[in-house]
Amino acid sequence: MLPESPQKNLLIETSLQVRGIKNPLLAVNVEAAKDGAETKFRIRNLTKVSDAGVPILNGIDMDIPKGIIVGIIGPSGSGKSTVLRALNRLWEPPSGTVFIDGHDVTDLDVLGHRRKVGMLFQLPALFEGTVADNVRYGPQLKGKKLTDDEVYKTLANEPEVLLLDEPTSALDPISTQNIEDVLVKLKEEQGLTVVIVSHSIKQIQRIADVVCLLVNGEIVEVLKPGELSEAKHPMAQRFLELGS
Ligand SMILES: Nc1ncnc2c1ncn2[C@@H]1O[C@H](COP(=O)(O)OP(=O)(O)OP(=O)(O)O)[C@@H](O)[C@H]1O
Repeated sequence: MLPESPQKNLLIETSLQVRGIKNPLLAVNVEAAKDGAETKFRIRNLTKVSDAGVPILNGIDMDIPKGIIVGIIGPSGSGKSTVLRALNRLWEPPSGTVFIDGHDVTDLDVLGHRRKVGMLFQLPALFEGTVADNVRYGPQLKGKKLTDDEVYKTLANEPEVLLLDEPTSALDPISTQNIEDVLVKLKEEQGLTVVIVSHSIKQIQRIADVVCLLVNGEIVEVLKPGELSEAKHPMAQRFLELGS
């Protein structure tokens, strides 16, 4: 953790929206991994309605600075995965809502974008062992043995952003710790930007620089991991009280 310093603070802004009432922007200072880090993702009024007309995302506004780990937590069905999927266009967001490095993601080549913004899902199919062991597993099935350098490159050099959807929920504590260590190291050494959805509040507290609480398709709180007990939204409070 870096010492408090105005130069190292970055502004994350999100709008609080309560049932159609747009509240003033909530500004949260985030200790960033680097001085002067730029915004990696800008999300503006990201909205999704299901085919049946049910609201899924209700106007998400968020700036994600480069080189930090953002944790997204919230109840089941609150829209966490949908936000992640919008970031690498597994769900195509409306144009003008998601920007990477200042570019509307929908204007970019989708495959190039996904190389830059990697997505890792829950890793239940993986086995105990190091992250490197797990990265080697897929290519090994196809008869390709990755060297240590190639493994590191796969993990460290290719994506600029890693999106993680419950990556460790089926893993033992040692594998979980390995993954958390790698994420923090990649952030610190490579400036990797990470957005992680997790049901484990403790995990988020261990690795995230900032935590977004999503309830009913709305970001209701943006807090530092050490300040989660200060959440004011009733559903967020309940979720945090009951969570582990
Ligand atoms: N393509 C779709 N069509 C209809 N409904 C959808 C679609 N995608 C997601 N939903 C619904 O949107 C809501 C949000 O889903 P999402 O998977 O993003 O939530 P989540 O917060 O990640 O949930 P969980 O913690 O259970 O994984 C859910 O009610 C889900 O059923």
